[in-house]
Amino acid sequence: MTPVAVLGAGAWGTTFAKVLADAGREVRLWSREASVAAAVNEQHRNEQFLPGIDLPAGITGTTDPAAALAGAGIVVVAIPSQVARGALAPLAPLIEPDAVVVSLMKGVELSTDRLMSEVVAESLGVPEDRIVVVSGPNLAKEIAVGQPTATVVASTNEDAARLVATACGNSYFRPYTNDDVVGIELCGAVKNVIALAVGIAQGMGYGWNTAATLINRGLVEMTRLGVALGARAETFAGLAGMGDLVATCASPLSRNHTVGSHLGQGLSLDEAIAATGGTAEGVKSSQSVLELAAKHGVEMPITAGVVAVVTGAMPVQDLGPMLLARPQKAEGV
Ligand SMILES: NC(=O)c1ccc[n+]([C@@H]2O[C@H](COP(=O)([O-])OP(=O)(O)OC[C@H]3O[C@@H](n4cnc5c(N)ncnc54)[C@H](O)[C@@H]3O)[C@@H](O)[C@H]2O)c1
Ligand SMILES: O=P(O)(O)OC[C@H](O)CO
Repeated sequence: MTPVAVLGAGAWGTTFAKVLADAGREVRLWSREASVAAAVNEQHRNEQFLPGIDLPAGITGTTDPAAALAGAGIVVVAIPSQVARGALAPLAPLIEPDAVVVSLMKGVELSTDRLMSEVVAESLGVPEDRIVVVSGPNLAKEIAVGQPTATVVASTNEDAARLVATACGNSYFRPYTNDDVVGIELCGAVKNVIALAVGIAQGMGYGWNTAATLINRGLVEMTRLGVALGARAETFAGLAGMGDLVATCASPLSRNHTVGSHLGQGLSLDEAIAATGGTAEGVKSSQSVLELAAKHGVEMPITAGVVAVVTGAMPVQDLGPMLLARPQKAEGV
C-alpha cells in the first residue's frame, strides 16, 4: 500500500489523517505551520487545530510538500475553499502521475463559482476520473474521539471511489460510495449556509420549530439547485444532504452554526468569526452559491437572506420577516 498524503493539518485534515491511520495507512500530514508539523512528530498531537487528541504514530508531520507527496497514491486536500486554488497550484508538479486526489472541502469558490472538485482538478492538473470528494455528517471533534459516523465517497470513477473508501473505512468511520459528485459537493457547501441561518434563528432565541422549518426548506432549496446543475434529487436526502444538515444545524460543534448563533445574538460578522475560530465556509460560499443559483434561474430564499445578512445589506432581525412575507405556495421542490 502506498502512503497517503493529507494536505492541510486543520481540524478536519488532522482528523481524517487519524481516520486513515486507524484504517492501517501510513499518512504524511502536510502543514504550512512548522509548529504543527513538529508537534505531530514529537508529541503526536495537534493542539493548535485539534486540541486534546492523541494521534497515531502512523502519521508523520511535514512542512515539505515534496516529502508529503512523493510516492503517495492518494492525496487528500483539506484547505479552506477560498484559498485552495492558490495553495494547490504550486504543488501540481509534485503529484504522482496516477495519484487519486480527494477533496474534503465544503465550499464553492468565490468569483468563479467552481465546485471544489473543479478547483482541485484545475489547480493540480488532475483529470476528473482521478478526483474523489468526501462529504457527510462529519464533525471533526466527534470523529477524532472515535464516535461512529458514516460518510459519502463520491467520484465519477467507481474504482477511484472504492480505493478511497477502502483506505478510510475503519471501526468508527463507514464510507458509502456514490457517483453523483456534483450533488455530494453541493450538499456540503449549501448545508453550511443553512446552518448559518439556523444558528441565527437560535441565537435570536427561536426554538426547534423554526430550526426544523429552515432545515427542511433548506433541503428543498439545495435540492432545487442540485437538480438544475445535473445532480440527482435523491442524493440530497442522503448522508451528505439531510444527514449533514442535521449534524451541522443541530450541533454546537459546527463553526457555521456557531457563527450564525453569534450573529443572531447581535455580534458583527467580524466579531462572530473571531469568537468562533476555525473555518466557517458558509460565510463566503453563501455568496457563490447564490451566484450559481442566479446563473441557473433557481430561487434560494434562505441563501439570499443569509447573503444579505453576512454582506451587511440586511439587519439580522429582518431575516425571519423577509422569509415569512414571501407569497404562499404549494409545498414541494
Ligand atoms: N472541521 C470539520 O468538522 C470539517 C468536517 C468536514 C469538512 N470540513 C471541511 O474541511 C475544510 C477544512 O476545514 P478545517 O476544519 O480543517 O479548517 P481549519 O480552520 O481547522 O484548518 C484549516 C487548515 O488550512 C490551512 N490553511 C489555511 N490557509 C492555507 C493556505 N493558504 N495554504 C495552505 N494551508 C492553509 C491551515 O493552516 C489549517 O491547517 C473546510 O472546507 C471544511 O468545510 C471540516
Ligand atoms: O464546523 P462546520 O460548520 O464546518 O461543519 C463541520 C462538518 O462539515 C460537519 O459535517
